Amino acid sequence: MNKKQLFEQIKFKKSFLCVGLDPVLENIPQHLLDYEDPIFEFNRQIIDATADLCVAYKPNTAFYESRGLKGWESLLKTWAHIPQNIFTIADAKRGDIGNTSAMYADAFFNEEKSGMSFDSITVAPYMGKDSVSPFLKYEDKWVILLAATSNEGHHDFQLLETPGGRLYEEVIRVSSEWADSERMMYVVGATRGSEFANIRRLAPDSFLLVPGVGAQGGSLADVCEFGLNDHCGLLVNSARGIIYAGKGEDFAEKAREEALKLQVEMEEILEKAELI
Ligand SMILES: O=C(O)c1cc(=O)[nH]c(=O)n1[C@@H]1O[C@H](COP(=O)(O)O)[C@@H](O)[C@H]1O
Repeated sequence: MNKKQLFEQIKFKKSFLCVGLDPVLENIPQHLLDYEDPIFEFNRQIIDATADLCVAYKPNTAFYESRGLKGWESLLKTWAHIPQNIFTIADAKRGDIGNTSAMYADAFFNEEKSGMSFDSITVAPYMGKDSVSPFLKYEDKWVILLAATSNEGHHDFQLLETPGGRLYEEVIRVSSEWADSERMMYVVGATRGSEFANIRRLAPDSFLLVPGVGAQGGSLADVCEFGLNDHCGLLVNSARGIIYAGKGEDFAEKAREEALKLQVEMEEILEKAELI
């Protein structure tokens, strides 16, 4: 999916919601354990209940890799179940020397080899250009580079002063020479509200993947105040806040209710910004 198509979907659904699919076997409703693949069944019902309210799904691969072969199978089936017109993010946070990154790119982008072809992958920028460029060889795919993350530890490196500014600012500035806003997005945590104005100065046209609303306490209003651009430019993710809204047999309905609350808020924001 390209940038124009993504914005079309945002306008059509009046939503820039990304639902995080981060299921833990111990936390899903226990009646699902009767299914052959409880994790897939959980995701399937969440997807079916929320697909008209969101424009993206983001399975974090850790939640699948941790279950070995069974987990990869659940991930594969989940990817295959997501409707074609919804943007898919493999939240795998990869990045290594070039030939290794090329294998990671195959793992998530090359359906012939791996059985999966996500629209995008999250990548760590620490190893530099040659660790990121193999992902950009797939012409219709996106790299989502970690820039200003939502976690406490972002202080350790991202805020370090360099001759070109803070380290996360350098990540955005330098990487924007590797690919333009048609191919590269940045991760900016919702908990980094005060930094959105600065980030928009550095990346005015880029889409930002914004995790951290819901369970991590980030505010959608704060994110949008400075984060919106003329094509929305935001994909706001919530995982636990949506997928664990209910614990019983009606968990998918409860998830829909939480997703709907965010979608309604997003619709108001898009209307106010005259984007729809
Ligand atoms: O790359 C990410 O998606 C990510 C970056 C970041 O800075 N913070 C962050 O929480 N995430 C991911 O976003 C999701 C947040 O989940 P919830 O806190 O449950 O909504 C998890 O999959 C995290 O791994």
